[in-house]
Amino acid sequence: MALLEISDLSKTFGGVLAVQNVSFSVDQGIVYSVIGPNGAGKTTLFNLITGIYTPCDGEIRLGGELVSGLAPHQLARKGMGRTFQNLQICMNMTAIENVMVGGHLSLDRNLVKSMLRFPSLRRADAVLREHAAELMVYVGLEPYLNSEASAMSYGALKRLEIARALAAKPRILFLDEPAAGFNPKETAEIDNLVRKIADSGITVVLVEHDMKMVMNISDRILVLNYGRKLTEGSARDVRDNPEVIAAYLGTAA
Ligand SMILES: Nc1ncnc2c1ncn2[C@@H]1O[C@H](COP(=O)(O)OP(=O)(O)OP(=O)(O)O)[C@@H](O)[C@H]1O
Repeated sequence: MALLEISDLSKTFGGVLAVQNVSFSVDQGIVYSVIGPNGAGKTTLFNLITGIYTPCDGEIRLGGELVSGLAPHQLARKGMGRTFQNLQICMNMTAIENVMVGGHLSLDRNLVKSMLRFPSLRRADAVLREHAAELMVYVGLEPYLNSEASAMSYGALKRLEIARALAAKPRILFLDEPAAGFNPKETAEIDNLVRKIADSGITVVLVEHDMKMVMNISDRILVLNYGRKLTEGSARDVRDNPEVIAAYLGTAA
């Protein structure tokens, strides 16, 4: 059974058919990319799956469980993590505190209660802090372990967002343009990180405009055009598909 199953998902805004009858499924532990020309419906699809928008029609199943219509925090508790196209980092906090915020989600409530009741709040804080530090090292942010978020470069902040999402222990991680604004070296580093995350068993779904990155790291690719599924397949299938080439060139196939 696929980890994520999307059936006939649709969303309209006024008269705009942003996503129309889109179906696909994502197996566990793969890198699955969603591409398409500007306005194709990629962000709307992400927002539907991660609970920011409510679908007009269709179903979303995570691990076989129907989750369409749940709020983002409920989905997060079920193992759905995400990063955003525009950074959502608290700049008045330290880097590690930002990651700890993500970790609060994953703490078992009974564990939190017992920690609060018994020795002190400090122990819960220490556990979160230690895990957050491990994640910062994992995503390549060791030099920033004692930094303020505001002192970090854009590239480092994008990694920090990934660390924060990982702190919630997701089963599936949605990355919205993880390489946006990156130079080729930074993009290659993010490639490696995404692959490492997927190889650890966490499924990665991403929207990305950098075609080189998409073709490099994706196990499967979904192509949207005018809100519809144009095709789905391996990097080679997609690259060689004349309809995809035509959609990107803005001509009829
Ligand atoms: N909140 C909204 N209200 C009205 N129309 C919207 C809204 N969000 C998206 N749309 C429209 O839905 C369509 C799909 O937009 P969407 O942002 O999902 O595409 P996209 O593939 O992510 O584009 P881009 O690559 O430019 O980010 C577009 O025609 C867009 O104008």
